[in-house]
Amino acid sequence: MSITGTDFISFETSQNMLELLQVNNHRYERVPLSDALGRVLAQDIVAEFNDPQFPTASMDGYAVRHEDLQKGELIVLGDNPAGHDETRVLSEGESIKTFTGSMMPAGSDTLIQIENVTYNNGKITINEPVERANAVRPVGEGYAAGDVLIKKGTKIGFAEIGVMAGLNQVMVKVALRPRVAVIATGSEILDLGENSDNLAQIRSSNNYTLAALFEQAGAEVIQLGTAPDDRDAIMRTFENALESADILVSTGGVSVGDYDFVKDIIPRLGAEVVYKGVGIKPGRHILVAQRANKFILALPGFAYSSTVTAILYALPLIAKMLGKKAPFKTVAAKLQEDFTKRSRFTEFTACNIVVEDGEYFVNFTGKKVGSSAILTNMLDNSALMIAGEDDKFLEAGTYVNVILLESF
Ligand SMILES: Nc1nc2c(c(=O)[nH]1)N[C@H]1C(S)=C(S)[C@@H](COP(=O)(O)OP(=O)(O)OC[C@H]3O[C@@H](n4cnc5c(N)ncnc54)[C@H](O)[C@@H]3O)O[C@H]1N2
Ligand code: MOO
Repeated sequence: MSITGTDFISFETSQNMLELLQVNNHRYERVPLSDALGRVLAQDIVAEFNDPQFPTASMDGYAVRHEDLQKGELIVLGDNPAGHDETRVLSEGESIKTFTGSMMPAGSDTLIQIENVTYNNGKITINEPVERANAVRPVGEGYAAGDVLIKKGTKIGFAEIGVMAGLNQVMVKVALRPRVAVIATGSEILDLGENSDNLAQIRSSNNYTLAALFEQAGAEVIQLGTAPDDRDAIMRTFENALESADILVSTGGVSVGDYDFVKDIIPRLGAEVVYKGVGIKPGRHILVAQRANKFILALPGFAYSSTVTAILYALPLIAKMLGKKAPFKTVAAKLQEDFTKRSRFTEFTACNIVVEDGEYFVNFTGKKVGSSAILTNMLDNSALMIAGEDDKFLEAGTYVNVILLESF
């Protein structure tokens, strides 16, 4: 594999190779349900009982035997409030006042709601009959004992929390968050709040963009800030970071400049280069390396390039470590305007996604064409349009693949 940056493997090959990497993905911890939001399940959630466990009233009214409704009048035996362990058994001509959420008494099969009867002196008169089984939730209406309700690998959201609470899942087995160390390299970059002493210095956005991205994707981030282009200092920082991190992500210093040291340091760390250089725009200088079960992703310095390559290469590793099926969602969408590809590579272009009548559409309104430095193109819920290596001019109306970025 070339280290010169002139030979590039295809995007597809790079993704397949990434997919084949063996990662640590069996690490888990148990957390209280209230701390589980946003974590990834490391167990299937299986119902241990039926929901509901007994026929349950879904309205306030009277539990009756359906065939008795034609009698026109029924005796009321008493009340059966929600939570009451009802043991009375209905006989012919009897009813029990039963409330929403109450267990239906044995012998009853139908709930006639209050609005359909008149109560008088221990009896109800049926003003408007109802169908058999009216307002009764049958056993197992929601789920049956043994049903797998939530699969291992699912990211826990509000619905998962609610369903697990319903199952009395006090502690939840979740995947350990992969630890991802982030460092931005470059002598021209200034960390947040750092004083500037000349106009050639620029503020570092990469380490913050990537930290936010990885946190959103479920990782625990170790923020290492910025480091100047000093070979030995970078080497020491990388070595330290690899002690605790599962993935080390750096930006800058991977192209061909005299001060682009990152690519030289990787072999000296005893890491094996999986690949260096992929036929993608932006990000063609990306370097992926492995040392035992740890990974190093050296991403280009440009703000847009580092963000796109982090999405394409770091998120799949994080997802694999978490046991998640996919790192992001890709959809087919129709171009609303013509698109001209600018390179011979697979291109990733920030775009807007519009949903109309259930179909996804893509346009580039407000997006600037320029260098790989333009991070503002990713604002406003941007998505990433993929134009394949063989694509050139894509006419409006063409279907393209788009990576959605609003949730991971
Ligand atoms: N002669 C060549 N020059 C360049 C090539 C090439 O093939 N031959 N490739 C270009 C491409 S493509 C890219 S991408 C960049 C990648 O270079 P590096 O990864 O070495 O990145 P730097 O040179 O350090 O920085 C590039 C650019 O990004 C700015 N930057 C750096 N770090 C940050 C940060 N943390 N936050 C925001 N912006 C950052 C930096 O100031 C530079 O403007 O190389 C091209 N050159
Ligand atoms: O490889 Mo660079 O990220 O296109 O500007």
